[in-house]
Amino acid sequence: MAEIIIEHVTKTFGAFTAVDDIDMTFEDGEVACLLGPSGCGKTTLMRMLSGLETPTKGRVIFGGRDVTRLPPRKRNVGMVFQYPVMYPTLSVFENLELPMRYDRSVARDERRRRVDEILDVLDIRHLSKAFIEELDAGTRQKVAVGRAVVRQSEIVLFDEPTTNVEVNAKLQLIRAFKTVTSRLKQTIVYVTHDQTEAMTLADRIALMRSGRIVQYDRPQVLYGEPTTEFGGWFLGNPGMNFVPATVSGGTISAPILARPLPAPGDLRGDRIAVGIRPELVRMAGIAGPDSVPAKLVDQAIGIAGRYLTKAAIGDTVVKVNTKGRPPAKLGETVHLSVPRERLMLFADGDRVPARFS
Ligand SMILES: Nc1ncnc2c1ncn2[C@@H]1O[C@H](COP(=O)(O)OP(=O)(O)OP(=O)(O)O)[C@@H](O)[C@H]1O
Repeated sequence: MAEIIIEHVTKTFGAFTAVDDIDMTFEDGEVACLLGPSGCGKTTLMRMLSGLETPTKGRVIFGGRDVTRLPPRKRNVGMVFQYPVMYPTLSVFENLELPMRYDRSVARDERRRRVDEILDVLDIRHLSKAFIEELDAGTRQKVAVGRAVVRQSEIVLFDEPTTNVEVNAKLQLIRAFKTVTSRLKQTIVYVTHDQTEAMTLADRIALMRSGRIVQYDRPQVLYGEPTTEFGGWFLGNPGMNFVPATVSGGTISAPILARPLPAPGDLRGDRIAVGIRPELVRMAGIAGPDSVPAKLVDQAIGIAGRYLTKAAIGDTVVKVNTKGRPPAKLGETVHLSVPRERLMLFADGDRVPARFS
C-alpha cells in the first residue's frame, strides 16, 4: 500500500501561512492533481511531500511510514520537475537506467527489461541511443517522466512538468503520461495550474485556494457539483455565472429567473447567488414562457463550433455559451431562460444543497 496521508499539515514562512492545516489522503494507485491559482500553495505542499521542505506542523505518511522529517533521497519516490536534472552526455537509455543502477535489488537484466518497456510505452525506442542534449524540450520531459517511473517506486511526484513544453509536445506528453500511469499503478501527485490538464489526467482533483483544499473529488464532480463559488468560477472556460439574488417571503428572486424559486427553510447569508454554467443558459430570439429579456453586450466569439457571448439583464451580465450563433446582433434583445433543475444556490460563497424543479 502506498497511500499518502497528509495529516494536519501547515507551513508558515514568518507570519505568512502558505499551507494551512491540510488534512487529506491520496489513495493508493490514484492519479491526484493539485490544481489552483498561482500562489495558492501547491508547490509548497509538493515540496513537503518530496522532502525539500519540512512542515511547520503536521505529518506526512507514505504507505504507513512517517516521512515528515526524511530527506528526499530516503523517501523512495520518483520526481519530475519543471526543469528536470538529466545527464546531457548520457544516452536516453542510460538516463533511464540510472535511477536503478544504485539499487542492488534490481538485477541487470531486470533493469534492461524495465527500460525497454518504458521506451516502448513512451514511444521513444528509436531514440534509445540519442543523447539528451540532442532532444527537444517535450521529448526530454518524456524521458524525465520515464526516469521517474522506471524505478517503480510506489509514489511519483510531478511539479508542473509540462510548463516549458510547447502545445503539441504537451499533448503527446500527457498521452504518454496516461499510458504509463495506467500501466504501472503508482500513486501519483501532479501539480498544475492548468485545468484542462487536471481534467484530462486526474482520477481526483484537489482544488486549492489560499493554502487550503477547497474540494477534492473526481473531475466531473468538481465541474458539475462545485461546493463553492470559487470552484464554479475557477473550473470552466469561462467559469460559472453567479447572479445576485434576494430572499423574501420564502422565495428567491434573481434577474435571470422568470419566476421565483422556493427558498430552503434554513437559508442564511448576507450574499445569496444563483449559479448557472454558461453552456446551460438558453438564448432565443423570441420570448418563451420562462424567459427574461436581455441585451447582447458582447460580440460572439466562435470556438470549436460553439459561441461565447454576454447578455445584460439590467445591470446583471450573464455569460452564455451557445451551440449555434446568437439569434441577435450586438445591442439587440435576446431572451434568456435557465433549466431550473440545473440551478445552484450559494450563500456567502458556499453551496447550499437545494434542488429546484
Ligand atoms: N521560501 C518561502 N519564503 C516565503 N514565502 C514563500 C516561500 N515559498 C513560498 N512562499 C509563498 O507561499 C505562497 C504559496 O507559494 P507556492 O509556490 O506554494 O504557490 P503555488 O500555488 O505553487 O504557485 P505557482 O503556481 O505560482 O507556483 C506564495 O505566496 C509564496 O510567495
